[in-house]
Amino acid sequence: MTDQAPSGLRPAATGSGLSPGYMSGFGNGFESEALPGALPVGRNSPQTCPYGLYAEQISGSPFTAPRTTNERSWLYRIRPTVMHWGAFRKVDAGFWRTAPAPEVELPPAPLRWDPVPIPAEPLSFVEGIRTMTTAGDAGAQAGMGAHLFFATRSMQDEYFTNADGEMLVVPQEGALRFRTEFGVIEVAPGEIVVIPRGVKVAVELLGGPARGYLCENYGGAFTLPERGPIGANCLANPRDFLTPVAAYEDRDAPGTMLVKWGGTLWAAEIAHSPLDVVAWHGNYAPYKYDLRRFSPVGPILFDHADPSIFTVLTSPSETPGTANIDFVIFSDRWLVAENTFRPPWYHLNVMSEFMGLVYGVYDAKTGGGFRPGGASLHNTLLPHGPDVDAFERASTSELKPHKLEGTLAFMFETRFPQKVSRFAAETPSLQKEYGAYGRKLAKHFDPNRPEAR
Ligand SMILES: O=C(O)Cc1cc(O)ccc1O
Ligand SMILES: [Fe+2]
Repeated sequence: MTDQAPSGLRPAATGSGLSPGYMSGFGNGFESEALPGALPVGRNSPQTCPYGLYAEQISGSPFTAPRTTNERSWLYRIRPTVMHWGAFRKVDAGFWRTAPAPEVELPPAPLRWDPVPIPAEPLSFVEGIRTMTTAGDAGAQAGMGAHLFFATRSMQDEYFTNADGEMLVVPQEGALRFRTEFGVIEVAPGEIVVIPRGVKVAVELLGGPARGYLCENYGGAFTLPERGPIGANCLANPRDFLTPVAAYEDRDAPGTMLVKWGGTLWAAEIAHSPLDVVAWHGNYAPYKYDLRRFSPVGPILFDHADPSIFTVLTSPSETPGTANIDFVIFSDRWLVAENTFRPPWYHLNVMSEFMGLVYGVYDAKTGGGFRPGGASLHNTLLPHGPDVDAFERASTSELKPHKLEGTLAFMFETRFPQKVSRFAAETPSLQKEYGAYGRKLAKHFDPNRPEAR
């Protein structure tokens, strides 16, 4: 095996903390080569490629998509993907479900789960997927799956690609290395990694077992939201997105190629690593992002703004302003609004909200039930808001500037109603009492006291 350290077109290390293994920017036309001269100059398809490589294009959008959404990359690889494509047999997808998957019917109540413990059994990243909800229809390229993942072993001579969706991975415990066709990405809790659909990966543990969340995006690729009047800066800044430099494996060894396609999982025996891309260029590539680089913008005088101000990435639908998915975070920030109920208001949302907590306390749920590694679902138009503890605190506390610190919650918000999986409905982690939290709120109304309480 001659695993090559990344070399070639390395960006200069800068004061931004950019590691030499990554290139900075969002949706750039990147180029990177792990051997000098491996990238053909000025053309994509020379008659023969340097070093005897094969040229291959991967298209993330129709060829004819407008420039702003056109995504493709050119890969110069030891073997084209057709050589890594064997005789596939269907394999058990475990607890991984794909929309449409109407497995159970539940009353229209909010749902919440304690953290599901990391299983003791050996589980690869693929084997350890536990679908919580599905929404839309993967075949129609609309909607999403919200999953938990557990990894207790590294993938060894096993490779995976997902044709059904782009994968946004939110680690909550344990660090992971994603060896991808485009290069190597390492992530730890507080960071995310996005793997475009059709990109091959092998996922390794970088220490102990790992747990986290996975948003499988069946629709339009995640992109940065418009900033509108916010202007050219803040929220997620493009320079903080990191795409790996080219790194290849020239490894002849028996292995397994796993493909998720059409909601089912397929395996083929192969004889070499498919992570054999020596050079590539294009704008369709995996990336990571440190969520602590997000610069939140919010109300600096009064009121609580809609959570869309905290959108890190959005998967657009064909309807303007109606996201297939918004990936929204609730991270460290100052609360300064005067005469304001500062936590989220009570609300009903036509978009459905799947939430998770990486660390800390979420300000709408201070009563203790929303724990790191746990999850909640506030489905289409289901009423929800602060628990009684959060309401009472926020209604009575002195409104000094207050910093929320050491906290990272997130939301996968989709225009589609979410169907709960059988796993999510039957796990002992489901909190049986959560549906009634609203009934613990007190009635404060007094027709004889017009002043605010
Ligand atoms: O329901 C939630 O906790 C998420 C959320 C947060 C917020 O600040 C405003 C609306 C909203 O849905
Ligand atoms: Fe909400």
